[in-house]
Amino acid sequence: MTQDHGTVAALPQEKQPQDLTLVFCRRRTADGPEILLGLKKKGFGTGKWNGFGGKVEAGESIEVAAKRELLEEAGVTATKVAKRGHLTFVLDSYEHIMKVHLYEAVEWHGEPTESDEMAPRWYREDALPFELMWADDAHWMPLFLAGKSFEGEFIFKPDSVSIDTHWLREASFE
Ligand SMILES: Nc1[nH]c(=O)nc2c1ncn2[C@H]1C[C@H](O)[C@@H](COP(=O)(O)OP(=O)(O)OP(=O)(O)O)O1
Repeated sequence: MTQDHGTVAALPQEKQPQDLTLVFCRRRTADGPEILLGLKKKGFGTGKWNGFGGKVEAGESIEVAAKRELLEEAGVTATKVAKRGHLTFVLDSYEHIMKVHLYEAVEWHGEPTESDEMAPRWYREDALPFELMWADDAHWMPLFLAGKSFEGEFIFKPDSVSIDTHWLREASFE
């Protein structure tokens, strides 16, 4: 079910979401475009394939946090990133609310390297393992891969796995 209104925006200050980042690197190959995913080895979302990211630290800009997490988790240095979206995830009946800022690494260097948090692997963009990713990814990743920018909100069921309600729309971050 899709609903187009901002539930989280109406929450009191103490319930406002925590900022997190998520960065994706892409490359062109003879077999077509590929995107870098990492298998989360510990913490929130263990066992899922995802981009690289984490919590924004106090006093840190979101963009700096995005680059830092990519380097810490995948050994990749992004010299230029582009904001492509922000998504709010609501879990545990509003006890756990995250605002995840999504970036594409536009210029980057370094060989992706396994860290204690993530095991990186390139995936063909037409063969992503959605069954092993967060359920919301199948909704917004087609927009991301098409070069679009977007915002949305996903409210998870009590199982923290399947989506109860969501909205998603294209947006501009120029
Ligand atoms: N529903 C969801 N869909 C998605 O695609 N990414 C999500 C998501 N919910 C969270 N994420 C991302 C945001 C962030 O990059 C990551 C979780 O952040 P962290 O790696 O900081 O979590 P941890 O519990 O491992 O925290 P640390 O103890 O700080 O390492 O998962």
